Amino acid sequence: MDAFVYTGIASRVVFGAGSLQHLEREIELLGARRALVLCTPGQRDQAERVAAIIGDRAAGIFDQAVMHVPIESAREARAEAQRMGADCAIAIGGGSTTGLGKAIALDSGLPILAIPTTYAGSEMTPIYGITEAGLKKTGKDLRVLPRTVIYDPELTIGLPVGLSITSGLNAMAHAAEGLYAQDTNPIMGLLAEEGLRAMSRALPALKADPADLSARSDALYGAWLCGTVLGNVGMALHHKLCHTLGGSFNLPHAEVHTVVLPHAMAYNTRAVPDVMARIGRAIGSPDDAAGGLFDLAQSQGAPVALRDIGMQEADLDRAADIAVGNPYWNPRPIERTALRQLLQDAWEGKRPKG
Ligand SMILES: NC(=O)c1ccc[n+]([C@@H]2O[C@H](COP(=O)([O-])OP(=O)(O)OC[C@H]3O[C@@H](n4cnc5c(N)ncnc54)[C@H](O)[C@@H]3O)[C@@H](O)[C@H]2O)c1
Ligand SMILES: O=C(O)CCC(=O)CC(=O)O
Repeated sequence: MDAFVYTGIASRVVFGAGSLQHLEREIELLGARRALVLCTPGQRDQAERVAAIIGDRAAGIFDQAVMHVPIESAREARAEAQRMGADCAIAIGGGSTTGLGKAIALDSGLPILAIPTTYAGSEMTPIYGITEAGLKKTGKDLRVLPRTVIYDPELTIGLPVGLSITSGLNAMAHAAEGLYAQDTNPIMGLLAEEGLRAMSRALPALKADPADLSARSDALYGAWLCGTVLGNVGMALHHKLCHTLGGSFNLPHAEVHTVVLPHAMAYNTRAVPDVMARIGRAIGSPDDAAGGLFDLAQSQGAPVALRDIGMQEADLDRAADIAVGNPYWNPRPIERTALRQLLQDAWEGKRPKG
C-alpha cells in the first residue's frame, strides 16, 4: 500500500426513516436556542414542518434559497439571522439551501444543522460557493461544514424522479473522481466504492417506484458516502468541466454532472485503468465504467447530451478554452484537442467507451 495522510473531518450524522423526529434533541445538543430555518420557495411546507417541530426554538423561516448562492441572498439571509437573534441555522433542502447556510456560517460562525433532501452531498463538505457579479467563487473553510446532518429518506420521497436520477449521478461523480484523486486514501476509496454501489442499486429502484423507502434510503446513504469523499479529497477534470459549463453557460447543476461524467471517465480511463475497474465493478459494468455510467443514466431516462440541457454548439470552443485555463490536477494531462472532442461527444450524446 502507498503511504497516505488521512484527516478525519467530524460531523454528527443521524440517519434513518423518520429521523426528523430527533430534530429537537439535535438542536439541544448543538446548544442552540433560536434557529433560522432556510429553504427554497418550493420547500416552504417542509420548512414549516421543521419550525413546528422545534416550536419556540424557531426564530423564523427564510425561504429565498436559490441555486449558486447569489451574494444578495446570502446578505439578506445573514441580516435576517442577525435581526432574529438566531444562534443556529437549519437548512432543509438540496445543495442550494445547504449552500445558503454555508454562506451564513462563513460570515458569522453560526452552526448549521443540515437536512438534505437531494443527493448533491454538500452537507458533508467544507466547500462553499457564492456568486457575485455573475462569477461563482468557491473556497474551503471548516466553519461552513454542517455540525449535524439529519438524513431522513422520507423527506426525499417528493423529490421528482428526474432530479432524483441526475442528483444521484452528481453524487456518483464525487465518488468516481475521489477514487483517482491525487490525495486519495484507502478510507475514502472504501466510501467511494460503497457509495457507487449503493447509488447504482438505488436509482433503478426509485425510478420504478419513487415512494420505495428502501431505495430512497439506499440513495441517501450513497449520497452521504459520496459527499464525504467530495469533502475529503480533491476533484479533477470532471468537476472542472461541470463548474465551467454550469458557471459560464448557466447549465443545470445535476444534469450537467450526469451528461459529462461518462465522458470524463472515458478521458481518464487509460491513465488509471485500475480505478476504472473498481468503478466498473461497483456499478455492475466491470469492463467499461464510462459506458456503464452512460447506460445507467440513459436507461433511467436522464439526459445524456449537452445539447438537450441548453448548451449551444457554438459555445463549445469557449468552454474548452475556459476548462484548459487554470485546470485542476487530473490523472491524464489536460489536452485542448482531446478536451474539445470530449465536449463535442458530450454535446452530441455519444456513448463513450472506457
Ligand atoms: N459545496 C458543495 O460541497 C456542493 C456539493 C454539491 C452541490 N453543491 C451546489 O448545490 C447546488 C445544487 O444542489 P442540488 O442539485 O441539490 O439542487 P437544489 O438544491 O437547487 O434543488 C433543486 C430543486 O429541487 C427542489 N427540491 C430539493 N429537494 C426536494 C424534495 N425532496 N422534494 C421536492 N423538491 C425538492 C429544491 O427546492 C429546488 O427547487 C449547486 O449550486 C451546486 O454547486 C455544492
Ligand atoms: O459549492 C459549490 O458550488 C462547489 C462544489 C460543488 O458544486 C460540487 C459539485 O460540483 O457538485
